[in-house]
Amino acid sequence: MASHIKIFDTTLRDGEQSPGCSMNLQEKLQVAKQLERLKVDVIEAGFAIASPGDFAAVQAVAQAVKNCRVASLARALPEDIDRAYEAVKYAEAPRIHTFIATSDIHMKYKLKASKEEVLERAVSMVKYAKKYCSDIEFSAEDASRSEVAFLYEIFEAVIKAGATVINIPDTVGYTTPDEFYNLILNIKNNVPNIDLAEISVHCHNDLGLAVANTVAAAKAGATQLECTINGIGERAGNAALEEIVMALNTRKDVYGFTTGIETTEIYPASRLVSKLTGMRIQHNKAIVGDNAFAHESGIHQHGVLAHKSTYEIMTPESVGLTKNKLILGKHSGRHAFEERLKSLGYHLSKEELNKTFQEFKNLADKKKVVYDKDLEALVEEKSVNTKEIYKLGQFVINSGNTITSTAIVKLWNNEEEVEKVATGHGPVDAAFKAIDKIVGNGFTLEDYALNSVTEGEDAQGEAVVKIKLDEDIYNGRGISTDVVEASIKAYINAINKMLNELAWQEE
Ligand SMILES: CC(=O)SCCNC(=O)CCNC(=O)[C@H](O)C(C)(C)COP(=O)(O)OP(=O)(O)OC[C@H]1O[C@@H](n2cnc3c(N)ncnc32)[C@H](O)[C@@H]1OP(=O)(O)O
Ligand SMILES: CC(C)C(=O)C(=O)O
Ligand SMILES: [Mg+2]
Repeated sequence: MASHIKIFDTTLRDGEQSPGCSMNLQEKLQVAKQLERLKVDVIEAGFAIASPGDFAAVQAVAQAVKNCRVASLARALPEDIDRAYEAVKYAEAPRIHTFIATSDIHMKYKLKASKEEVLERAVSMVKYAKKYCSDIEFSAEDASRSEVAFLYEIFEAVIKAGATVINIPDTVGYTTPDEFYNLILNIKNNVPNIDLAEISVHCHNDLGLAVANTVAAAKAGATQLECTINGIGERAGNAALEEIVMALNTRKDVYGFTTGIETTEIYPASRLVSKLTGMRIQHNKAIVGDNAFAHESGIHQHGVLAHKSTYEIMTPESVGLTKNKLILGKHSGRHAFEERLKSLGYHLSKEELNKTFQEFKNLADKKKVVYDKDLEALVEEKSVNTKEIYKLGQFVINSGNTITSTAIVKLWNNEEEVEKVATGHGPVDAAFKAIDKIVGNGFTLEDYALNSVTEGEDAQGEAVVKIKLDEDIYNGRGISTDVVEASIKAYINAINKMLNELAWQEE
């Protein structure tokens, strides 16, 4: 009989540690609800002590999610554990995830602590956490570069102290599949009380081996696999959930494992995380890249036409990629619109649906056919609950290759209309400078990217803007058939998110 593997998703914690991938509370809730639809076993919702915003997000996810375990990360410190429990205690199934580094390098240079001190802290903090919560995960950070005998000792001790899950991270993405397989097998065979805990692994992708190492560990006996949507995470990222799950699914003959994942929710989850973090998916990315199921060359096309199995090892439908059956355009109604959104993984409230339907009609007036990607862009732009403190009124731009660009931008701020003029290097720069004059600055533009959402002369442009205030990054998105308008909308969207967050912090 196939044995069961649990999927622990850390998109909202380790994924969010990717530079520029911060999400606000509403965005994290959206991701958490999608992870619930995906049926992951555990959602690591954040690192509660990291900031008031992280704390609030972990708490909100714990309250909103009903069918998954919800974890918060905590260092091996009482104040971290207090904060973690305070945030996850509302969950149906709360977990405290505490960690401490066990490698000589980390103990010597980072923690400045001896092995004995680290062992003592690990045990006492697991006992401390156990007073709050029955489900305690303990991670030996940098395990793959730790002395193996020390790992046996610390895992035995924390299990004795009450840890229910022991996690073996390859924190710096250093290990290889054979080596990691042996490490997991050795831990299984040399930690006397190992049967009292679940074995988990957590791999990073610095050498591009995160997924290979993770599935090797599963083969050796790990039953919880930690991963993120699209593989986002610290540095080169974490093991990608979609790749692990589809590898186990497609090669059941080799691995013999099942997961509880609803694979048809993979594609919507991937799009959602990409949109909310502004982290684009490379076209040839396995499972969820634009080309993952595309066949370009004649011999392949011929083969696929004869029988899909010639060049497809899994179906696009199995990961939630559906072919358009109904063409959406300006004559379409609410039913077809809602149906298509559901098939893309968007479950909107009535109010959100009505608002988005109006936007869809406006767009359909400008475009002959509204494609799925247009819809995704539209929903992502509209559905995140950011109060529109500033709204675009009008803009006029005078630009050319022999003149300095000048922009006149009018924004609505509540009932008041404010207009400013600025010059800049090109129309977008001029418009952003005019907006800066209205809003006041203090923040800087960190990144700006423009992509075409669909093809053709009526394609929509999607602008993604990242602005930075102190250490915080805010992503904004805007779409329009006019790229300058898309850029202005994205800039205003990022500013609104920043102002929403500041207002929330003041409350
Ligand atoms: C491998 C990983 O992914 S670990 C998770 C990494 N994620 C993050 O760090 C994101 C969130 N982090 C933060 O917001 C901040 O780092 C905080 C709030 C946790 C701590 O901030 P600060 O108190 O300013 O400390 P700072 O980050 O500069 O340094 C880390 C401190 O924690 C200590 N520390 C690191 N790991 C652990 C641990 N597992 N258990 C106990 N202490 C630890 C370090 O030794 C250092 O201690 P020191 O201040 O006594 O020298
Ligand atoms: C906190 C731990 C699990 C981690 O993220 C790592 O070691 O990579
Ligand atoms: Mg990690």
